[in-house]
Amino acid sequence: MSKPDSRLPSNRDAETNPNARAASADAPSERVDEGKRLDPPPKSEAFDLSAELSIGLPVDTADEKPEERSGAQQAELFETEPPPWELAVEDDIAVGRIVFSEAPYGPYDYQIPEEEREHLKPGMRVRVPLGKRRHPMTGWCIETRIGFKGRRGSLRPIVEILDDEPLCDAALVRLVLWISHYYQAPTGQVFDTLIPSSVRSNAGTRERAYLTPDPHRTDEKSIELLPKKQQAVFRFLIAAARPMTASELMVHAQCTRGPISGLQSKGYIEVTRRREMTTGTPMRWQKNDGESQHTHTLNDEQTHALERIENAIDSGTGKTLLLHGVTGSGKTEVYIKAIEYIVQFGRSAIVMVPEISLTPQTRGRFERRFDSVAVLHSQMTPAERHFQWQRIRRGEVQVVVGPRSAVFAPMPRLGLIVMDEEHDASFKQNEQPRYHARKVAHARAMSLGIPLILGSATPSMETWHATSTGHAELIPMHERINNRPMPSVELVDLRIRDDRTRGAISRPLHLAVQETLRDQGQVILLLNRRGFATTIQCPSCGHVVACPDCDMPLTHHRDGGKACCHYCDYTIATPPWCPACRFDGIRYGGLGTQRLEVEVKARFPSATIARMDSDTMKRPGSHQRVLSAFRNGEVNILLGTQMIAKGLDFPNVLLVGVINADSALHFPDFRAAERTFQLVTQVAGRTGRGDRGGRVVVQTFSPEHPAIQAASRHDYLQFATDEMVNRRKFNYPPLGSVARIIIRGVVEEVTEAVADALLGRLEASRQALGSEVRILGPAPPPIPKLRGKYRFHLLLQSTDSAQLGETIRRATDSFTIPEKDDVQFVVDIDPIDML
Ligand SMILES: Nc1ncnc2c1ncn2[C@@H]1O[C@H](COP(=O)(O)OP(=O)(O)OP(=O)(O)O)[C@@H](O)[C@H]1O
Ligand SMILES: [Zn+2]
Repeated sequence: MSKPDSRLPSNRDAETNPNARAASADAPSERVDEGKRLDPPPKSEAFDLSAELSIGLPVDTADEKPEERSGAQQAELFETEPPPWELAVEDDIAVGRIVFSEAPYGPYDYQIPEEEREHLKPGMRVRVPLGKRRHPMTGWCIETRIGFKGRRGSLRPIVEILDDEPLCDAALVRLVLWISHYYQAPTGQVFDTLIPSSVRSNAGTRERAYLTPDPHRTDEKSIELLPKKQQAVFRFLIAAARPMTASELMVHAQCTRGPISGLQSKGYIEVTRRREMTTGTPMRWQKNDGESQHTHTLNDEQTHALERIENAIDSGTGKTLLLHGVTGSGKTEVYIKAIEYIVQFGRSAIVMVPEISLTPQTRGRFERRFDSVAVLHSQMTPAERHFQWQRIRRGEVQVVVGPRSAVFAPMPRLGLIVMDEEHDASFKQNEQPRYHARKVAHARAMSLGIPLILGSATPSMETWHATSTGHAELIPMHERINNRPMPSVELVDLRIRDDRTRGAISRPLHLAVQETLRDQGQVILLLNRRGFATTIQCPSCGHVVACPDCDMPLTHHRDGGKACCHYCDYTIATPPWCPACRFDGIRYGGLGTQRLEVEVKARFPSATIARMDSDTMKRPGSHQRVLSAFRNGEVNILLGTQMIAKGLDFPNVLLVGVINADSALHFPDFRAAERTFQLVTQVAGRTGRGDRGGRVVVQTFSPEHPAIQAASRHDYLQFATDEMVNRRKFNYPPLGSVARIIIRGVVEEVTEAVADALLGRLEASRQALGSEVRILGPAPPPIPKLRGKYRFHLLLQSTDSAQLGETIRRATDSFTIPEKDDVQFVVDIDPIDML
């Protein structure tokens, strides 16, 4: 039985990457399935790696023409006992199991050439023939073994081994297999995610050829056989007593290339090739964020937290600890002390933070306290990335600080993983493989028997729940440093006329800003929408200017007079009149940060204002510049999107204003309340961090909402208790598991038909497995059209994540979509993005 593979990587990636390559023509449209099914994975939530990784993967052999094999031949290949005279040799064949990052993904078995038996290890790349392809394909080795239960000669050989050493050690290979299984992503793609492309392409290096004399020809007799010039050069190389490049030799021996080539061709000179870095040490980031260097004496709560962490480290077992400390309780100092503890024993740590460029402070704190820190961030060049990766792998780095991908840092003696602001949505990757770094970190920590510390003032419901089921240990820190009080929060009800003014800033907030500026304090204003106006609408005919590819309203940006789609970046000049009825007086409605900036400037003309959103922060280092200006007091009012809510620690911020706390509250997403609570609590936490106290003004249309109420009292426990009740009603995470399947296509009806077909398969799979899985949909998601493609989604829910995963795996494994339909689907396990 053979069938087209509808899950080409490019199709799946296109969901988030518009530049993803179209389905490649040379990818065979058929894949052989020998009918082996995966064993059901274990039910444990708690990453039993050994169990989950022992699953049998479907394996195929790289036959001459895999696409053309019939079911009968297939059966013959696997089921017929080999003739007895072959039994003796079969055990002797070394086999490597190889996966690819493009369809067909494998795994396929290949024969390892005799002389490479000792060399090939899992985690290395190889080049192998595949199907009818003219050139060998690059793949990843996931397993080697002796013995092959097939006919001798039926395995094709590995053509070339690309790496001298594995790019990831055995533990990381196991992690790759686990990710691939749990997130239902091709193993080859997971390898490509784990090993940066800069490493795979040896960015910033070059191969150099070094010349040494052949030791058997250095005697006088041999030398005298050479022409005069060659003799001179050869004697020079012998005298140098070190390997030299040809150009070096040419300079030092004052010769041309001729004699060197002559010596080479006669075999007098041996050539060895070495790969070397071309770049020097990449520059470190500037550290001018004005923070002092000193370490702190821990207070009682911090000391206690550190003791608990040290105990976990000493226990030598995998353990998750939730450091739940209110904003400003000094969590970073605890992480640092814990890392100092393990560094003594020559071990190293990974610290994950939301996006390092947003938190230059955090980076600075680590760089100052450790000799050797590697900071990974999105603005690194490929050469820098490669350089850091090599340092990390050689064990030269004590601490890696970086975003979610830092979870893969190849530390040889990893002793601790820390995830700061563990509730942050950026820890989930929005493209294949759609992994959550928290879950991956957990898997890695458990398999190494080391602690994972999750830190947050507003832990995710998942982590909070884990503390009540015994999967995580709770370490609370209730007090701010120096017993500073939490800032008082005032809710402004925007429904009340008196408080409303013409613009975005209510009377109470206006007065608060005025007072703060008078007292020489600084102000943070949060508005979680960029652009100037969020709708462009004709007051005459009602027409809304929308994106032709996504159907979403365009946002007007005042700089350059552009109207942009925030989903796909489609941009046009903002139309001066209505494109539908030509009415001359189109209106800009809705509020974005640009419009807020204009209003704030008009209201407080003497204040210096800086805006921080993804439009103003495009250039590398711009965060750092704005934040240092703010720290130095050159900026009085900092306004921006949620990027100003994260981790900033400025003692002179006396006021935080939230322009619209409801912006995320009414999203069709079961996490809407959680997000709102987190955002308001986090931004509120940016004030009251110095001796002069602080206050918060929160504008909202729903002041009675439990999430906003709880945030206004800094009451996480109340919020979590209320929210858990809501989640329980529908078995939403963390009480149950959710998966989402998005189906996208150019023709709406065809796309829907595919979604229906997939539903049928899911139902059949559920029945066959007897699994308790609720299936919702297919229905159009909140964004029903994206980048010109119609979208449908299916939502699956179960209290058993293993059953849920297996139901999907079984339904999608051999699901085929005819190429002419041009429909793709994406499986998202534990989705965060519900749009
Ligand atoms: N023991 C201590 N004594 C005095 N100051 C301390 C101590 N520990 C930390 N600090 C300082 O307290 C401030 C707040 O610490 P930190 O930023 O780590 O808090 P946090 O818990 O991470 O807050 P948030 O969750 O809001 O980011 C920092 O300026 C830090 O240098
Ligand atoms: Zn669009």
